[in-house]
Amino acid sequence: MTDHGTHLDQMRAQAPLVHNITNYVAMNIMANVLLAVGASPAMVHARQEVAEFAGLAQALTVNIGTADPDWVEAMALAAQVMTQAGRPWVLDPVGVGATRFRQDACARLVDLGPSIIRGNASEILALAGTAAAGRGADAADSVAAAQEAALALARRSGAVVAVSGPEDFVTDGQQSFHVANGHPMMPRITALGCSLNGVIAAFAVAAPALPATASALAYYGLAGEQAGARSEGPGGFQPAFLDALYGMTASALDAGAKVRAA
Ligand SMILES: Nc1ncnc2c1ncn2[C@@H]1O[C@H](COP(=O)(O)OP(=O)(O)O)[C@@H](O)[C@H]1O
Ligand SMILES: Cc1ncsc1CCOP(=O)(O)O
Repeated sequence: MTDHGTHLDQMRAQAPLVHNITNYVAMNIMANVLLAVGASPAMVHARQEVAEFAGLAQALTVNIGTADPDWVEAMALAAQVMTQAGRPWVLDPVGVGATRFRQDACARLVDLGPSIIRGNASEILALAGTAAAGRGADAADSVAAAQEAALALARRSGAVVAVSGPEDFVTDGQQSFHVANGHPMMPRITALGCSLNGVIAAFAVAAPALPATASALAYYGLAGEQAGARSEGPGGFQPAFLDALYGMTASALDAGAKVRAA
C-alpha cells in the first residue's frame, strides 16, 4: 500500500467536518489534533442536537471514555444518522473491559455498524469477548495477542478494526496490515489514542476505510517519531507532535510510512 500521501492530501483538500462525541479528557487535545491535520473538529454531545449535527458532518467519532447513559443515547442517535447516510464513523471502546456499563454500551454501538473500531490491544480483546488485562484506559496486552480477536471482531461486525500500540495492526477481516510507525512517548500523553480516532475518521472521508485507517496510522505514528526526535519528555512532546502533524507533507509521509501487509 503506497498511497498514504495521496490520502493525506485528499483529506486536507476536503477539510472534513468531524463530529466527536468524546470524553472530557480528550476534547481539547483532540480538537487541536484535528485542526493541525487540516480537518474541522466539533465536540457536540447533547442528546437534543446530535442527530441534527451529525447530519452536517462528514464523519463521526464516538468514545465511551467518560460516558454516562445520556451520552450513550446521544452516541447511538448520531451513529444511526451516519450509518443511514453511508458516512464513516469510528468507535473507541475506551476501557471496555473494566465495567458492565462499558460492555453494554459498546455492544449496542457495535450493533449500529461502525465503519472503524479503534482501540488498544486490551480494549480490542475485551470487545471481542476474550480475557484482557487492561487497566482502565491503558493497554496491558500486546498487539500480537489481539490480532485474532481483531480479525474475529472485524468479521462479526463488518467494521475495519485497528489495534494501536508499539506496532499497529489493522484488518477488515480479510486483508490486514501492520503499521510500524510510532514513538514510545505516545502512550505517555493522555488522549492521544482518542485523538487518533478523529484523524482516522477524517481520512475515511477521503478513502475507503481500510486504506484510510492504514494511512492515518502511518501518518500519526510518523508525526510521533518526528516529535520524539525534537522533544525531551511528555511536556515538549505534545506541541512538537501538533507541529509535526501540521507540517507533514505527502512526500514525507510516503517516504516514512512503515506499512506492510500481514
Ligand atoms: N510503545 C509504543 N511505541 C510506539 N508507538 C506507540 C506505542 N504505544 C502507542 N503508540 C502509538 O500511539 C498512538 C495511540 O495508541 P495507543 O497508546 O495504543 O492508544 P490508547 O491511548 O487508546 O491506548 C498510536 O499511533 C500508536 O501507534
Ligand atoms: C484518562 C482517561 N480516563 C477516562 S477517558 C481517558 C482518556 C483516555 O485516552 P487514551 O486512551 O487515548 O489515552
